[in-house]
Amino acid sequence: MTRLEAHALSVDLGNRRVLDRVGLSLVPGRLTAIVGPNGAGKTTLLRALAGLQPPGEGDVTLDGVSVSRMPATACARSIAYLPQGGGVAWPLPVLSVVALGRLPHGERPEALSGRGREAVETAIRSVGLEGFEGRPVTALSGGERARVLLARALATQAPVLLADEPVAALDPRHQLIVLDRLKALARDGATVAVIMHDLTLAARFADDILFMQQGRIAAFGSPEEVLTEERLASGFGIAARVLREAGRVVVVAEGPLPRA
Ligand SMILES: Nc1ncnc2c1ncn2[C@@H]1O[C@H](COP(=O)(O)OP(=O)(O)OP(=O)(O)O)[C@@H](O)[C@H]1O
Repeated sequence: MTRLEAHALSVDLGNRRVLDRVGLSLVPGRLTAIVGPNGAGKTTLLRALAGLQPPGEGDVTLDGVSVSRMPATACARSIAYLPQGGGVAWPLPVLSVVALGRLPHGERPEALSGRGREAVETAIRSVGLEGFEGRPVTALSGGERARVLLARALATQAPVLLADEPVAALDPRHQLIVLDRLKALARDGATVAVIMHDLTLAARFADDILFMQQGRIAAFGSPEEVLTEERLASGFGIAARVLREAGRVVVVAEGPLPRA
């Protein structure tokens, strides 16, 4: 079991309360999509869950152990974190960047174990980057680079994966490939949480949707429960139609509502 929990978690940045007494439990086997308007606190929540943002109040625990008390390498082995729009400044080959995902296991990119090499190769395949291994990451497109960084997170083989907008820069085919992979990871027992802005994709792949608004959890539940026309109006300030197509939730955004 790898249960990642936030207990009355609050974070202040500058003089602002960005997370306000957030309580949640992410459990193995489920993919949770975190949605909400810009500035709602999604990235801050994900960073706090990964142990990268110290809580002002409250705590984050992994199987009951406070992540702030875990040694950094143990935390990195247990929780893979993909930052939003991450870049790589050096012209390292794709293979070396993905192999950095093995560092928490004490495996250096130039001296991978058999298991480490297999994890790196599987990660590269799972994001459709076969043939890119020798290319410098600085000479890739934005979407290709985003897939390299996701592969690095996958290569860690951590039981928890937290990804901040992993498909935002990807074309539709690679969005589906990557989300299928993340869903399969969850089905295999990982705890997966992903920040997304595409609500139709979120509804299609997520088991649970966590809707954040102004530093709080406005709703948590199945896509059908959470993605209602009323909540899209109050949460995003948009008029939207929520359709059911072949058993799936499809969100059609019609336009912004006038500010109340
Ligand atoms: N270092 C900082 N100092 C002060 N305020 C910050 C800092 N970082 C973020 N904030 C503020 O905290 C709030 C939450 O930011 P966060 O990045 O968590 O939002 P988000 O929901 O991920 O947004 P987006 O959808 O735009 O990525 C925002 O209002 C932001 O302006």
